[in-house]
Amino acid sequence: MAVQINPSILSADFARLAEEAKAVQGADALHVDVMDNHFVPNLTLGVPVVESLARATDTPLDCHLMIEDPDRWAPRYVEAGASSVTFHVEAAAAPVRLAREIRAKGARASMALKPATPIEPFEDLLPELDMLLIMTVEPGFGGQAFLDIMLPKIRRTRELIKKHGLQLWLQVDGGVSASTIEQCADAGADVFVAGSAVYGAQDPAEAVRALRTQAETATAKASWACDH
Ligand SMILES: O=C(CO)[C@H](O)[C@H](O)COP(=O)(O)O
Repeated sequence: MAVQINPSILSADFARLAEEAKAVQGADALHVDVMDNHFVPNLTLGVPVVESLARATDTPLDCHLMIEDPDRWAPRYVEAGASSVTFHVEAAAAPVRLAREIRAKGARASMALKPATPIEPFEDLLPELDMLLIMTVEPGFGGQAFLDIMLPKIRRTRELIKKHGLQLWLQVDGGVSASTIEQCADAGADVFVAGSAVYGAQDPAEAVRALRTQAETATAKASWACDH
């Protein structure tokens, strides 16, 4: 099973984003945290910065919209050059319509769940998605401690993906590091967002390689991946 490591630029130097993107060559995608100070109590960047980043790097952009009214804004991030766009189900007015619009515009459609949002009410939506993001911290800030109470939700989501025979990536975001990535992989995650664990490292590209090795080793031993 292939795993993906997506460094979060929330922990990068925003004045040097193009260089910071190059510093993690070998990463599968750059995770771009868009925050509006309404859905979360923090403010980061918007469409113009994503457009510039898309011109500055060949690494795919994985845009995570922590914003209100994603129904209006998510399509703009596809046009800006994102390869995947994640909206929060707690903020979306019409998640199925939005996922279809993101796909129709040519990007991967992804839906995120905050820690207190269960997966079960959204089981029927899974075929509409290319990726599901389970937040393993409360969204808003990098550098928070991993919430290990999310591990059962990751396991249950992986079971639902298997039950429906879906090719759906399962992403985890928040507190993912050398200490926690193996638990996430064992529970069923296959896309790992890491901010401080990558950009806080002496050598960010080496941190990506090390996280990938850990995730691959844990996945190879995981019961959920055995029949792949
Ligand atoms: O979405 C996020 C916060 O809302 C960030 O992507 C996430 O927190 C990454 O940072 P770290 O790996 O340092 O926890």
